[in-house]
Amino acid sequence: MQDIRDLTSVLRSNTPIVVIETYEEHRAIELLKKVSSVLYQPLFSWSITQGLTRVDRAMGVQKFNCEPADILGQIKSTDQQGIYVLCDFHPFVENAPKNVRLLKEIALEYESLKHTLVLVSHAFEIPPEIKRYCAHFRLSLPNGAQLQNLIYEQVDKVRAEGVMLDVDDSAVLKLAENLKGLTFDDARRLAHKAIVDDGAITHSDIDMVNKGKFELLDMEGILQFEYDTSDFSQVAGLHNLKQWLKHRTPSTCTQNLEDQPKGILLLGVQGSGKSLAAKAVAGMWQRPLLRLDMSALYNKYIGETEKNLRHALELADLMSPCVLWIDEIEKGLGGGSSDDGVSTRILGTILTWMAERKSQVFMVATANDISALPPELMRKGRMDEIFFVDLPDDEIRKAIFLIHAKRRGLDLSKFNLAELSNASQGFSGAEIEQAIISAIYTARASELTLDQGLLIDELMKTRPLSVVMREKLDALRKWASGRTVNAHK
Ligand SMILES: Nc1ncnc2c1ncn2[C@@H]1O[C@H](COP(=O)(O)OP(=O)(O)OP(=O)(O)O)[C@@H](O)[C@H]1O
Repeated sequence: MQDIRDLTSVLRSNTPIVVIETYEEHRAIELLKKVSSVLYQPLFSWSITQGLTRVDRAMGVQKFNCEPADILGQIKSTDQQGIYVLCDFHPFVENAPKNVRLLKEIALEYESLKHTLVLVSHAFEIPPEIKRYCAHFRLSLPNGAQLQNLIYEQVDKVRAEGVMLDVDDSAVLKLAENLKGLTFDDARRLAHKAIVDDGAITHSDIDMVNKGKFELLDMEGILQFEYDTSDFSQVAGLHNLKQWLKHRTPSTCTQNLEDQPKGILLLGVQGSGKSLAAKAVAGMWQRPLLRLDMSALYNKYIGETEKNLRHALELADLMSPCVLWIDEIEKGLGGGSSDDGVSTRILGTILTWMAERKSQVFMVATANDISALPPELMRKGRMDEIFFVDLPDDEIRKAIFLIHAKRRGLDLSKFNLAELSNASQGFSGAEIEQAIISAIYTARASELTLDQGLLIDELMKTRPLSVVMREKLDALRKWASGRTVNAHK
């Protein structure tokens, strides 16, 4: 109903050209039929294959010439007032000055002709010559209640075919929530798939629906859907961070969007587990994890960095509730004077989005290098908290050994953990993991059983980053002290 009212008022406002960007052409035409009857205007539709036909009532097909320039010429010269829908006309305005000129002439003569052109395409780049005569109209997306109805309609449909279905109503509610942001058609398709895949609607469908939704929405491939979230039981240390997140678990949180946790920055040396922690946040809160790689953002389409970022943030909003992990955020923001101000504008876009967003997107930004981070990002109130992930202490190193040995089927109960921990002082989690992997290979190659000695040998051979980059680490620690919260304790 709202769409009919809104589109009617756009057409009543004497706009010569209306652009509707949608994949739901059928829905757009149905909507226009209703609007044309409210306005007592005939409705015509054109496509390159069908030519021009009258669609508001059964008049028999009136075929005219299919060619784009001819059809515009005919619309311009006819005194048959009406709404003319041009489906998929977008390719015919690219490098086509004659068509653009004809569109402009129809628009310029609107007062006498009273023809409204409606351009319906999945995407339409409006040529600058006609921009000021155009209005954009967006078809509304289904709301939560409509999505629930749509899922139950699919359930009824499948049941009508004689199929027995298990339907968990709480899963339907969650599914409807996760389908938000999709069109009716896409939501219907995904709901149907969720039902027929396993003959039931349960909470196990949510993951598939999230992935499907992401694939439908992510046309540019700038964000990545991380299939591999983690569990905090696989993360040693980071006790403070875990506690902080636990207290803010969404279901126990206040429903007020303003008070929702917005985001954290994890600062620390390479391999200290920042990425692992970002994955574990998504696992802990059972939310989809989207990863924005700052360097890919710059490289993907040169010169389109800001547009890409805006697209990525819009997509994250549509995927809400979700966790948005901005990996190596400093890579996109530390450009200095050589990047024509792109990094400043990128920072502005991120800060504006952070301040204005209404969606439940929790941002986890990770960074190794504070010298490249702009002070505006670190200012109090921007992030909910800035955590410093230092190298693991004695106890945490022991826990890291246990986690990574267990993951590879190794039993360390007969090993001297204290000695292993001692020999790995100054190691990051990643370096400990790497030493375990290398020791396993060495043992296999020499047909030996992995023992304490082999593991110690491997640790001795490693020159950890804390040694190689001592000054950098000292500077990072000095900076972090007093400004950040220790993620471990
Ligand atoms: N605290 C930890 N507990 C368990 N494993 C860890 C821990 N820290 C690091 N690791 C192991 O090291 C691997 C690499 O760590 P991760 O990629 O999370 O570090 P990072 O801080 O994000 O590094 P970078 O800045 O280089 O991306 C992890 O996948 C994990 O296997």
